[in-house]
Amino acid sequence: MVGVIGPNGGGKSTLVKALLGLVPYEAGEVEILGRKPRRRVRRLVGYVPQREEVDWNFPVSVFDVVMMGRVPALGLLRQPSRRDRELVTGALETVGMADHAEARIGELSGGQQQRVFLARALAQEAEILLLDEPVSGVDALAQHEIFDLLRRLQDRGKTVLVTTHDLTCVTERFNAALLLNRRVVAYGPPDEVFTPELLNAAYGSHLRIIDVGGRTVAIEEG
Ligand SMILES: Nc1ncnc2c1ncn2[C@@H]1O[C@H](COP(=O)(O)OP(=O)(O)OP(=O)(O)O)[C@@H](O)[C@H]1O
Repeated sequence: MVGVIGPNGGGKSTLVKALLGLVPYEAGEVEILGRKPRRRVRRLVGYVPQREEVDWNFPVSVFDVVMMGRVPALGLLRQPSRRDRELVTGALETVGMADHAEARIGELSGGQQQRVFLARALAQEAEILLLDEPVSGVDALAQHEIFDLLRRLQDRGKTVLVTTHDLTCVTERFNAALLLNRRVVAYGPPDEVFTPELLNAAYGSHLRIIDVGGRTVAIEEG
């Protein structure tokens, strides 16, 4: 579980989109599980976009949203098979949304919507899950549920990469932190990345760093 952190405009979303092949890159290379990101390999990467990138008024059911995860394997025209339906149902059960399969996506709470998009990635049989600010605008309880779910998925062998502004959460729950400001400032265990020097290098004056009982706490400002 990797938390991608850094100031506004630091390139967190851009990194995720470059990994997905949604934006071009001028330098560097993307490898997924050690391979060039051709279509077959990209299928192993599931994406949960930022909430504001989704049209929540689109009249589509939860089941149909999750079925979209099968499109890369199915193509647009082929009818879903029994296995596709089973994968969708299984993914909805994993994220605790099976009872809402027939609901419209727009009717759900923010946390539930995030879990449905996570189910879409699971139905795709993705091994790597990329989530762009999954807990922004989601209440505290739902945030816990999402992070607990991500932890369970990690225990099942998934790689989870999450962009977030919640630095405390990264120190408490993630194996690694990727500190980004246009370039990688630091990458490693959160304890090693969350030093005043490295955080200052990435955030400059936008971050107030305080020491609470020997622990570094960072508060993002503006
Ligand atoms: N390494 C980079 N090369 C070129 N453009 C970049 C790079 N990093 C960021 N940008 C540009 O900066 C802008 C903001 O980047 P992005 O939205 O990815 O930042 P972010 O860290 O996700 O910010 P926020 O926390 O506000 O969501 C984008 O227009 C993007 O094109």
